[in-house]
Amino acid sequence: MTFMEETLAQVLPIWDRCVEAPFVQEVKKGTLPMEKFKHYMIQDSIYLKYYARVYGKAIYHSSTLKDIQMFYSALCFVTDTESAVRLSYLNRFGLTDSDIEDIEPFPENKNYIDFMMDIADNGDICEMLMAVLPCMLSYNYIFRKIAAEPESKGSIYRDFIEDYANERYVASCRLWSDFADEKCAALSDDRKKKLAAIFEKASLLELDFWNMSYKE
Ligand SMILES: Cc1ncc(CN)c(N)n1
Repeated sequence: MTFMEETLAQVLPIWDRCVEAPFVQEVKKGTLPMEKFKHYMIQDSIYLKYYARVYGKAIYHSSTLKDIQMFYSALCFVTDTESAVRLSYLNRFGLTDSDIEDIEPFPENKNYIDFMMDIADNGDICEMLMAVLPCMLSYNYIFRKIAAEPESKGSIYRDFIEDYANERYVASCRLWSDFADEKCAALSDDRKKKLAAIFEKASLLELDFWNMSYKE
């Protein structure tokens, strides 16, 4: 098994809990009240700004052009591709990214942001990778499962589901897992253990984010 295969196997039970989270289940059925989705989108917009900053830090600390290009491509994805559906929802709610600037993150969101920023400040490239990858890969895992269920076909949130379930996103996730394997393959077992723990912690923070979004 590769490092990423082992690490993914360790977090799948957490990601399955994300699939079962009431917020995700109601998105699937299209029964989630739009007001809850609005709060999620606002909190997610705050989160994604910090998420993008971690990539900025990773670019700064990259020593090869290939690494810079990889992190840059992910940064573009977050700020352009992923932003398209998010911005269309914000627009429907009468909001723009500028309106988000003055809104405070909820505590669970702040925890996740603090965790990422701490690793961006003090960690190396591999640690940064482990902190950001569950965000990308867990959404793919969750929404591939959701998109495959017949109940999701008529969901009013179908565009959102598709954004994370489409083949292009699947291909990017595969590329990113391979990249992480490349970067981490030669590390000692102790280092790998520490990296897997960061990946697991980020996955738990993802679960908290889903539960927060339902609660608020
Ligand atoms: C909190 C969170 N996690 C993951 C994703 C998917 N990139 C997201 N938009 N927001």
